[in-house]
Amino acid sequence: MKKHKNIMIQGTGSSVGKTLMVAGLCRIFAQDGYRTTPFKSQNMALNSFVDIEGLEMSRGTVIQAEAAYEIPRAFMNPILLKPNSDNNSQVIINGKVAYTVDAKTYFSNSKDLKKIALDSYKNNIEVNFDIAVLEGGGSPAEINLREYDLVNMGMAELVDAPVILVGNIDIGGVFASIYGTVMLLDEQDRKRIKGYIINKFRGDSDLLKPAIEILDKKFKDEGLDIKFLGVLPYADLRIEEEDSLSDEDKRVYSDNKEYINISVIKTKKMSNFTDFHAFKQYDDVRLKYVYDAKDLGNEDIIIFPGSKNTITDLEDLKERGIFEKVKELKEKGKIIVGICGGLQMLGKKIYDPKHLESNILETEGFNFFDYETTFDEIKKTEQVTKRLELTEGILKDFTNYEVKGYEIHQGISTFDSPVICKNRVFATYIHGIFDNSKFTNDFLNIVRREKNMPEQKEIFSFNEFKEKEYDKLAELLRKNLDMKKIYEILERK
Ligand SMILES: NC(=O)CC[C@H](N)C(=O)O
Repeated sequence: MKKHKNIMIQGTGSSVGKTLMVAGLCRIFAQDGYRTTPFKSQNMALNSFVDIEGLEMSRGTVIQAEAAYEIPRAFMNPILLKPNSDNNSQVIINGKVAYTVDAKTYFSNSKDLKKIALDSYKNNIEVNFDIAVLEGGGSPAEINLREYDLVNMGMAELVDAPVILVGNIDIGGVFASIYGTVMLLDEQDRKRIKGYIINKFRGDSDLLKPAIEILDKKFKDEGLDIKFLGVLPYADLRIEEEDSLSDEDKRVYSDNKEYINISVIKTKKMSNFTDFHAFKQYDDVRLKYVYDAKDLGNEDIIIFPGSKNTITDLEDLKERGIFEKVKELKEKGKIIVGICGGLQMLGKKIYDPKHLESNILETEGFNFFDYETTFDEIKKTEQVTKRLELTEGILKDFTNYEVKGYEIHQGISTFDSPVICKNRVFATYIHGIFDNSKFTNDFLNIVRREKNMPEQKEIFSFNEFKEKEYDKLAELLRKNLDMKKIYEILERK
């Protein structure tokens, strides 16, 4: 295969497993010797990453790039929408903040946006990669929006990609949603669909055979060549899911002393909760997202995550009683951590003189540290490698540790160190800090010692852990999907 080829994964809706399907196919094609890249023209998510050039991109695309053994680059996701209030989103184009708009205005720009997506594809993807695996968004059957679409059939059309449709059987209605999606499309789009996959199945897939036969016949009767490509079982892979907390929810607390319990405070504009994915590799850690003050208190560690709107999220925490409750818990010696927006909350005050996040001018923080934060127009987006200098608090022995990660923020705080720590509270602007295995393992060891749990000597490599999970995903796909047919679709046979 010499010429550039592409294939697109679309879903019958959100959360059908498109992101992982793309990641798995990326790994398979890469394993088979093709230089492969993911591509998602437009994504809406508050979990973002910063690439080697300091450009912002979606985390979903990052895991797919990693699965393809490629360095994640913003050109793989040229448009990123980050909702910052109920109606508006910050629009990131080619990795940089372009403007903030409401949905209507956004759609009215669709011509320019299509050009941006296509240029990124032509200039970076087509010329450098053997295969591109494209990801759609939501459902292609949003027929009211077809003319503006640049992520599903609109994109497939621009780069002439064959499409595989994925349906989620776990939520029910999978055959209706596959058939309905296909039939609601206009003829030209419908013809792009070359196959379908049933995802998240629990049980004996032989039971589905009669339905698959009926669907086959129906497609044939319509003159369509849409092949059944396989049923994927529900899999418990520990790969980060960009928009979903569902996998976290399964690992609930245990009062049992053998576990370290972590509460992540869930806010409305929580961002970068992928920061906590790294905890999944520790079998003795249980992590949950907490919304109600009453659910706080029996954990070992409380974490405040990033936020796309720190001030309104903080105001909301005050209204929900979480603010007071956490202050109490701090007095009782609870370990408290703040990341980025969370860091800003733990300081004394936050100012937004230019109203970049909301119309609230200033607000009081937790006052656990005496720094203050002011929002400015310049958004810092960069990968960082920092050596820690700490003189006090639970992390005082962590001086000289090297940590890698990335920063994405508009707020500037009045202190200057990569991690700040006092007593049992620490905060940092560095996203991905827990991906630093030595840092994380030694931090968890502090808690293990306090709880008389066995310390873990072994330092896992988070990269090795992720690699294994990507391999498992590829194996699962190879086992359950008709890869021969998928290659034929790719080759346009
Ligand atoms: N990633 C974040 O948590 C960002 C925090 C805050 N909204 C800022 O821009 O400074």
